[in-house]
Amino acid sequence: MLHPKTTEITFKLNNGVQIPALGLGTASPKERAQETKQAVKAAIKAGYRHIDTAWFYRTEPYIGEAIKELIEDGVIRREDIFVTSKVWPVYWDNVSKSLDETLTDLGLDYVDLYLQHWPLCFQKVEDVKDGIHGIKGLPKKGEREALFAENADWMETYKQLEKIYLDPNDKRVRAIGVSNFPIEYLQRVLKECEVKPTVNQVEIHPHLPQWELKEFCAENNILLTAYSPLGSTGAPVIKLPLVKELSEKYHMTVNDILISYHIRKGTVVIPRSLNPVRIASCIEFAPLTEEEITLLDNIGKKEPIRYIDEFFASSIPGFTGEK
Ligand SMILES: NC(=O)C1=CN([C@@H]2O[C@H](COP(=O)(O)OP(=O)(O)OC[C@H]3O[C@@H](n4cnc5c(N)ncnc54)[C@H](OP(=O)(O)O)[C@@H]3O)[C@@H](O)[C@H]2O)C=CC1
Ligand SMILES: O=C1O[C@H](CO)[C@@H](O)[C@@H]1O
Repeated sequence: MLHPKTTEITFKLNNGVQIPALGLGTASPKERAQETKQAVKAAIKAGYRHIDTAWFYRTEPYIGEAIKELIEDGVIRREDIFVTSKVWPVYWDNVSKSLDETLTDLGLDYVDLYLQHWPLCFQKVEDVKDGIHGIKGLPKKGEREALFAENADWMETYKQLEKIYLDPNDKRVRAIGVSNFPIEYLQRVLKECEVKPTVNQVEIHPHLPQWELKEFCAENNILLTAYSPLGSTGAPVIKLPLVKELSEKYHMTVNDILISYHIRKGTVVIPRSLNPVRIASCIEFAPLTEEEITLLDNIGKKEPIRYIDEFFASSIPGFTGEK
């Protein structure tokens, strides 16, 4: 049986907008940020139609250059691609400004999906030397203590996203959502807000299957996006013996197996790579069986591993802040 490439599969958000199931992650290491341009060009030429970025990654200007050249060269039109970006907790109370900075860097009039990056509020600390747009991305006291804004509520950020989305004269976002939200926080959003998030972007892979969150989101028509699907830098998840076994069975790369694992479950997935050969060689869809998916899920049900467990996130249920 013939299967589409993973780059060709789309899902529908709860507001009707279509989202490509496979996106390219762009949280490139700071010293390699400029290489993101060639990665985006390679991805789009290989058929990817979704790019995941964020104000915090410092990659938006390079993504913008890539998109501009691809449009100029007639490879794509703006409306052919789906761009996701995120507002970082330093802009918890000024989402509009953050969005404008993102759009300027990307050279775009709108993003397709705009997410609240974390349910946290950081202080704004000026930094002319190393800051993003003159602000420290991670304001800290010492090495591992984040500077949180006083008397601040992360809900304010979502309310501002909602206001932008609902304003009929504001065309800067086609859909809004959240990231790193546990069930308790989603319940609060559903209770206090008018617009349901379309997406919750969280870490998911066989070491961290997040099945309770998946169930809750499915019940509430919120799509999950799997970040760090390979376990982030070093790609530790590809080393699982079962993933290797499945790649041999299906004659596909280990990356294809891990990407297909999410898409089979109805989850968007956004692996990162700066390697153009790898980007182009990981777009096959493996029709994993229910049993194979359960076996992969069971790995993390027994022994969960969270690879992105930021020190600043310890107040969020499910995070320890130990990494
Ligand atoms: N909302 C949030 O809070 C977060 C969102 N994200 C998003 O998710 C994206 C993906 O997650 P991320 O943490 O970046 O990492 P991934 O889990 O996608 O892993 C990326 C790393 O794996 C390497 N890699 C890929 N395939 C192989 C292979 N076959 N062998 C060896 N190494 C391999 C890549 O190297 P190479 O470049 O050489 O291919 C890269 O260093 C991010 O880029 C970002 O867009 C990520 C974290 C948090
Ligand atoms: O998106 C993100 O990327 C970094 C880690 O790679 C994380 O802090 C943030 O949520």
